[in-house]
Amino acid sequence: MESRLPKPKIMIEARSITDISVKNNSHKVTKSNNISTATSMVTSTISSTLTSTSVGSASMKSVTENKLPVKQALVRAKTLSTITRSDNVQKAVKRTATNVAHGEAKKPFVKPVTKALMNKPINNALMTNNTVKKVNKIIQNDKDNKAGKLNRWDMRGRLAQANEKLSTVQQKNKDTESKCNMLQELVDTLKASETACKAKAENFQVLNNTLTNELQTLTVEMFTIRKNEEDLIKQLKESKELCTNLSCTLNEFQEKCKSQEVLNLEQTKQLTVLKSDLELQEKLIKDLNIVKEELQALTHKMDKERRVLHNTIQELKGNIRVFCRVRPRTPKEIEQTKVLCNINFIDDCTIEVGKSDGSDAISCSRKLRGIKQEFSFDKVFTPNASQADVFEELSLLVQSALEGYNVCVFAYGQTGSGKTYTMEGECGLQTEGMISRTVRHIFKEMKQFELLGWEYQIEASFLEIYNEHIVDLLDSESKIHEIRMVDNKSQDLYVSNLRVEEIHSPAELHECLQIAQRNRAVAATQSNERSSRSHSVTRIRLIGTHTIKQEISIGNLNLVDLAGSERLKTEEAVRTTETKNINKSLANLGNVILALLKKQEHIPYRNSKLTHLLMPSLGGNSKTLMLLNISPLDECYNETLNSLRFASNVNNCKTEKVKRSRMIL
Ligand SMILES: Nc1ncnc2c1ncn2[C@@H]1O[C@H](COP(=O)(O)OP(=O)(O)OP(=O)(O)O)[C@@H](O)[C@H]1O
Repeated sequence: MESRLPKPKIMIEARSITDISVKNNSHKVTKSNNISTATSMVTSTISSTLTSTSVGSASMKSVTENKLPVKQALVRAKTLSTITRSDNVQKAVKRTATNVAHGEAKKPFVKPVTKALMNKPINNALMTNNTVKKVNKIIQNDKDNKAGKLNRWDMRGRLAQANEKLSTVQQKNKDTESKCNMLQELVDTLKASETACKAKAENFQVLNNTLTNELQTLTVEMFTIRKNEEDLIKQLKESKELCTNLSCTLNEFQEKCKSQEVLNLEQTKQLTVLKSDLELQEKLIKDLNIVKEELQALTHKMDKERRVLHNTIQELKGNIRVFCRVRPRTPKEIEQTKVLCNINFIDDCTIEVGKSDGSDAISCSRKLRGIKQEFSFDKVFTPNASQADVFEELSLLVQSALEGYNVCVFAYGQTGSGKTYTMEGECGLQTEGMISRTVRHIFKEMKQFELLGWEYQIEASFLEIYNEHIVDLLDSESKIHEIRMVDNKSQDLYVSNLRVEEIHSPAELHECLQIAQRNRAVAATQSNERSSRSHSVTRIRLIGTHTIKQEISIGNLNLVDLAGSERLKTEEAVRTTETKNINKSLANLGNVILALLKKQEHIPYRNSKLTHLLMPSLGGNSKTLMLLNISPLDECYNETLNSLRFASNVNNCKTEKVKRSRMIL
C-alpha cells in the first residue's frame, strides 16, 4: 500500500491508515480464535481504536480535505500506536478489575492518552504478539480475582456475571462492527481520495511538465531578452555617441545659422532694392512690349512692302531669267591640253564667243563675218565663279518660293558642260550644289519667317524623265506615274504614285538627294564619263501657315538638271532612241518658249513630259531661271553656240504678271 503512495505528504497520512488496518486485522484474528478470551483486549483495543479512530477519522478527513498539518497527523498516529502498548493494556485491565470490584464493571474503560505515552516509540510488529500474551494473562488474573470474590458454588452469580460480560462484549462487538463498517467506509473514502489525489498528482505532473516547458521557453526568452538588452545597451551607447556628434554638428549649424541670418538680413535688404528695381524693369518691359508690338506691326508692314519691292525687282528682271555659266577646264582636260575656244566676258551680262582659230568669223560663202558672236543674259558667270556666287543670285528666287511663288530653276547645256556640277555639286561646302544650298537657305529663311508668325512644312520628291517615262528616284519599285492637274481652278500639277518625303532638316534632304543620285540612270558618253541621259527634277513644296493672320502660302520649287542638249551624232547609234527623246523634249522646250514669245493661244506643253511637267513654271504663275552651262573647249564650240542661241531666245520670252499662290484660310 505504501508503494502506491506518490507523495511524501500523503505517505504521512497513510501511515495512520496503516496503523488502523493493523489494529483491525489483529482484532479480526482475535475474534476468530476466541471471542471471549479476547474480550478484554478487544475492549481496550477497540476503546483505544475508537479514540484513535476518532483521531484517525479526523486525520483522514483532514487528509481528504488536505487541511490537517503534517505535524499534528504524526502526533495522532503515534498516539494510536501507543495505546496498543502492553503496559498500558495491563494497567487498563487492572483498573477494569478494580472498577468491577467497586460495581463499575459494566462501563468500558478507556485509558486517556497521556503525553508520556505519546512520546514513547512505536513498534507495531511487536505490539500484536505481546498484546495477545498479556491480554491472556490479564484474563487469567481476572478470572482468578473474580474467582476469588465469587464463590465457586455461586454459579448463578458467576453466570449472571458471565452473561453480563457477554452482553457487554456483544454490545461492544456490535459497536465495533458498526465502527468497523464506518472505518471500512472511511477506508473506501480514503481510497477514493487517494485516487483523486493520484489524479491530482498526475495533473500536477502534467502541470509540472508544462511549467517545466514554460520555464525552458522563458529561459530561452530570458536569454533572448538579455541578448536584446545587451544589443540595446550597445545601441544606446552608439546613439549616445551619435547624439554627441549630432549635438556638435548642431552647434556648428547653429553658428552657421547665425552667420546665415546675418547674411539673410543683408540679402533681404538687397532683395528690397532689387524688388524696386524689378518693378522699374517690369514697367520698362511693359513699355518695351508696347514698342515691340508697334515695331512688329511696322516690320510686318515693311515686310509686305519688301515683298512687293522684291517682286517688282524680279518682274523688272524678267520672269524668265537666264544665267550663263562657263565652266573651267577639268584637270583631265588640262592634262590632255584641250584647246579652249575664244570666249570674251564683255561685262557681267554679256559674253562673246568664237572659235580659237577664228574660222567661225568666215561664213560658208567665205565672206568675213567680221565680229565674234555676242550674247546677253541676266548674268554671266566666268569659270572662276564659285557655287556661292551663283547661289547668291538664285537665293532671291528661293525667297520668292517661301513667299508663295512657283519657282523653276533648270540647268541647260550640252553633256559635260557642268549642269550636274551646278545643281548637285560635289562633296564639301565649297562645291555644294544649288539643291543643297537651296534647302539650307530655306531653313535659314524659315527662322526669319517664323519671327513674323509663319510656320512652314517642307515636302520633297525626286523624279527623272528618262525616255519619256517618269521614274520615282526615291522608290526603287517601278510604278506608272502620270502628270495630272491638282484641280480645274489652278494650273498646279502633280505626279501620281510619287513618293513625297516630309523634310525637317537639311540633313534629311541631303539623305534623300543621295538616294535619288544612286537611283538616277547614268550612262557613259563620249563627252563625259558620268553623263546623265535623263532629266532630273527635284521638287520642293513649301507650305507656310500664319495662324494669326489666318493665311496659308504654298510655293513650289522645281530644280531641274536637264539631259545633255547636244545634237544626235551617227556614232551614238546605241543611244539613238535615248538621244532622240532627249532632243525631242529639249526641242519642245524651245517650241514652248517660242510659242510663249509669240503669245500664241496654244502652247504645246503636252508634247513632251518635260514641258508638261514644267508648264506651271514656264508660262503660269511662276518665276523661271535657266542656268545655261557652257563648256570652254574649242571642240564643243558648235554645241556652245546652239545653247547660247536657245538660251537667248528663252531670255527674250515674256510672261504675264506673276501672282502669288496665297489664300485666306
Ligand atoms: N564650275 C565648275 N568648276 C569646276 N569643275 C566643273 C565645273 N562645272 C563642271 N565641272 C566639271 O566638269 C565635268 C562635267 O561636269 P558635269 O558632269 O556637271 O556635266 P553635265 O553637264 O552635268 O554632264 P551630263 O549632261 O552628262 O550630266 C565634271 O568633271 C565637273 O566636275
